[in-house]
Amino acid sequence: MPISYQEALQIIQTQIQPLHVNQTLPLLKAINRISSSDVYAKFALPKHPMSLKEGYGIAFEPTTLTYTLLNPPYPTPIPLGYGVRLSTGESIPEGADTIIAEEDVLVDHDECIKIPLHVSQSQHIKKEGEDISKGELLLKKYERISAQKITALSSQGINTVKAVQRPTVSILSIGSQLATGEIHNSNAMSLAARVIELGGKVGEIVIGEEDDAKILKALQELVGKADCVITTGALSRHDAMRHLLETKTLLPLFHQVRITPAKPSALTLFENTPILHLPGLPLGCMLGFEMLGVPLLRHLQHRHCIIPDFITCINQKRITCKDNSMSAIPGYSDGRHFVCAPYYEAGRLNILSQCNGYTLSEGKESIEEGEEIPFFYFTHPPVS
Ligand SMILES: Nc1nc2c(c(=O)[nH]1)N[C@H]1C(S)=C(S)[C@@H](COP(=O)(O)OP(=O)(O)OC[C@H]3O[C@@H](n4cnc5c(N)ncnc54)[C@H](O)[C@@H]3O)O[C@H]1N2
Ligand code: MOO
Repeated sequence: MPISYQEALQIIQTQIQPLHVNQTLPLLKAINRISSSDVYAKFALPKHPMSLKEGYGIAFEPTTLTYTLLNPPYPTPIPLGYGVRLSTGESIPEGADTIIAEEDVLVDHDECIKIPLHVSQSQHIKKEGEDISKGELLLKKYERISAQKITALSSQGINTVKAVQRPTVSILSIGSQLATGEIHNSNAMSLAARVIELGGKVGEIVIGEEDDAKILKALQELVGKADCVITTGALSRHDAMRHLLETKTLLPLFHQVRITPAKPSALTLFENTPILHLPGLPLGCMLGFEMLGVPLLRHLQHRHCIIPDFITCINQKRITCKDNSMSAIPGYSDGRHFVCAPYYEAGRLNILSQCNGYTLSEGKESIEEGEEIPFFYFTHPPVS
């Protein structure tokens, strides 16, 4: 009996061990990688109160408009009614608590300034720790290392970060037409390109013959050098991969999922390495990868949520789907609207090149025009 899509995702999350090897990387090599440790701030930022204007720092006294300017070395603290010249970004000496921008000063002598009536105390100051407080959590374990996280880390003088290793994925494509060269192995190239887009590494790409023993031998050779193997093809009724699964020579964690396309997909463990078995029909293979392969790669990378981010769009054209499965329907979104591809049968190949993502629909015979739908971009950041 085929299991539901949610059950398949749960099996991925509970039966597959995420990667445990971590690497220390320079910040710019860590972009889009997954952090493998919490990183805390070592010091407050700014370290000292800082002027945000070119002008004067004064020890504000509510009844005083004229402030005597001091030259360094300044007394500590600056006495009330006194001030100092400051540049933008300069640390404010103790006692000075208000900044007057130079263009707001009414009278500017060498020794004193006259300030306007309406000055609010502590204006134009970035306070100590206003950006980052000491001990603050800057980057969480298993969070994606984005440019924004790198901003915070580098402001602390942190040059390296620990990241989860990138998953290495090998691909075994099975089919006699592939071996003879009658068709090109576009499935493997498609998957390999997606793995790279998602931040993974491609191990080996191998073409296998339709033979149980030869498939097992090929898998044996691949698993030792990869974190995950994807097989394509040979899942039809009388095909070798299906036979290996049905005879439990390869013990399935699941086999047959109520998804469209890619229903005959399976997940096995071969010497502890997860193997995702996808069908040979090209769109079945590619959309099967989006539905099962992307969550598997995210899980290997310790992502909390193994489903990628999605946006909500308005469907523009009625779609008919299968009400007994989770259907992936490819199409194009401008960020607000979704138009499904004109055709998307599992045997098609090139239609995805005109799509930028897909929607998922479960338990419905149709998606009506004007309905809100989830839209998953193909190009979302790595295993994100
Ligand atoms: N009588 C039935 N037939 C089929 C059923 C069914 O229930 N009853 N299910 C269909 C479904 S659903 C799927 S999915 C496919 C499973 O197909 P396979 O995984 O066995 O696909 P292959 O026979 O290996 O290949 C089919 C076809 O796809 C192209 N192909 C295959 N590999 C590649 C590759 N690496 N690169 C590019 N293109 C590839 C090629 O044209 C193959 O001839 O079964 C349905 N049938
Ligand atoms: O399950 Mo298949 O990929 O729909 O034709």
